Amino acid sequence: MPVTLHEVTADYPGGHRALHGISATLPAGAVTALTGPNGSGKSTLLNLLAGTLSPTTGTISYERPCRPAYVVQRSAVPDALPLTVRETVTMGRWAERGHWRRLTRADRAVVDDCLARLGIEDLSHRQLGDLSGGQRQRTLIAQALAQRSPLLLLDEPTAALDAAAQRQITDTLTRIATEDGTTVVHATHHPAEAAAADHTLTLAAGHLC
Ligand SMILES: Nc1ncnc2c1ncn2[C@@H]1O[C@H](COP(=O)(O)OP(=O)(O)OP(=O)(O)O)[C@@H](O)[C@H]1O
Repeated sequence: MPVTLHEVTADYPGGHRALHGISATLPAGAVTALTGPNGSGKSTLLNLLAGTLSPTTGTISYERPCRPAYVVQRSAVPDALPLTVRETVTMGRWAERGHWRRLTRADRAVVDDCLARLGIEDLSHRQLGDLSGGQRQRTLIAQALAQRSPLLLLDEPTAALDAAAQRQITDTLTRIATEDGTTVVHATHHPAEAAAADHTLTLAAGHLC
């Protein structure tokens, strides 16, 4: 599902303008990398796409109504959440099911599939807080994948990971885009990850370069 931004600006309370007149198309079935220095507006753009922030002016058009899946920056998720890997991934089904409803066999099959695709089936009974950074990040991506959203957003999914874990996640994002037709958008500071993406949008001080 392609997403189109037209002349989008975004402001924070106090009048700070974080994005200026952004126009771009994020293609379906492809990975788009958002790059740029600290404070250039990458997270702000992801928040706009996720719908947690509204543009001040301009429009964001989705081909059809959708609830994006969003893997927020690692620092925003407490390390010691008392959840197993499987419970964490299962929470991805709540978006569709509502957490007051029993999960169906189909929901459990989606969770199994997401655990397998991220290679974390063997970790399913481990506590989130006991995992390595790379294992934890794969769990959070599996949770997002379990939402079965056509739009997957990730804010620096490989921050603080070693080169092997980075590569594993980069490869996984490519597979999600090509195999599922998902529109994948991720912010990154790693040149290798940006190079592996199908498209790159580079921001500087809130402007598209
Ligand atoms: N909640 C907020 N209130 C006010 N200003 C904010 C808020 N969040 C971000 N900003 C400002 O908006 C600008 C863009 O920030 P943003 O977090 O989008 O950048 P970024 O490119 O994601 O940075 P980083 O690489 O450090 O994560 C910065 O000048 C930042 O200070």
